[in-house]
Amino acid sequence: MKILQLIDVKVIAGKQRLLDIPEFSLEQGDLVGVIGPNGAGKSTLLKVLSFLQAPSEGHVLYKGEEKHANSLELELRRRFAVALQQSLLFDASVNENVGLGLKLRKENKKVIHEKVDYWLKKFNIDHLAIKNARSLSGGEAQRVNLARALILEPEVLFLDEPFSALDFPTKAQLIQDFKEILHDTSTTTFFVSHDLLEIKHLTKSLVVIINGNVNQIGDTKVVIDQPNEAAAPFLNKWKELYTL
Ligand SMILES: Nc1ncnc2c1ncn2[C@@H]1O[C@H](COP(=O)(O)OP(=O)(O)OP(=O)(O)O)[C@@H](O)[C@H]1O
Repeated sequence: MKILQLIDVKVIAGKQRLLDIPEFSLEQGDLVGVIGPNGAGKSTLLKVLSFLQAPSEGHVLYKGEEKHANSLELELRRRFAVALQQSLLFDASVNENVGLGLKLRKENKKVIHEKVDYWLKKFNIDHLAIKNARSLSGGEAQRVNLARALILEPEVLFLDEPFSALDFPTKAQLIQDFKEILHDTSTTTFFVSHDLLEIKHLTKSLVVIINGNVNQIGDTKVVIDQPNEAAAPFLNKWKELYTL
């Protein structure tokens, strides 16, 4: 089932066309990676698809019905969670940070407590529960950030470079843990990344964006192994790097 769909979407800023997408769909259960050079339009696509930004032209559909970023019902907005590169944790304990979304939804205290406990364990950060979130390392903070998004049991999880600030061993461990979590929860995920290694480990399908256009789309392994002419220079650079 199509959860989200873009039809004839364009994002234009001044004379620049940042995004031009005739059709794009996110199906239930998809684990989609989005890769492309700097400034290609990856984050813009994420913002339009998650209703954080209205397109200049075109239609954004939720389960076949057109919806608008500027007048989206709160109930619908709450079905989407977004985690960005900067974890933006607030000055309170890890417990409070992870439970905040549920508190705002007026969830019962006991339920919040149980769910926070569950997600801290899932992300292996239960030992940090009472620590101030602002005093965490980058890797710890990103685990809190992801737990904070997943505790809301979103219908779609949007991730914009959530691992890019982490050192390699921290990143590798978190990707492994996160992969298991996504597998267990079957959360529909839209994942913007610069890193082919992350994409390879975490996604089932891959979208290559170049100059605001969807240049290639398909099974992740197939796109990486057989990039088309326009995607090849970009993807092959990564492949060279990984075979060093
Ligand atoms: N509000 C805006 N006004 C004008 N230009 C913008 C605006 N937001 C983004 N851009 C431009 O749109 C283009 C696409 O930006 P976007 O952030 O979507 O790219 P990206 O693929 O995510 O890039 P990166 O990999 O560097 O994060 C860039 O050229 C950027 O400078």
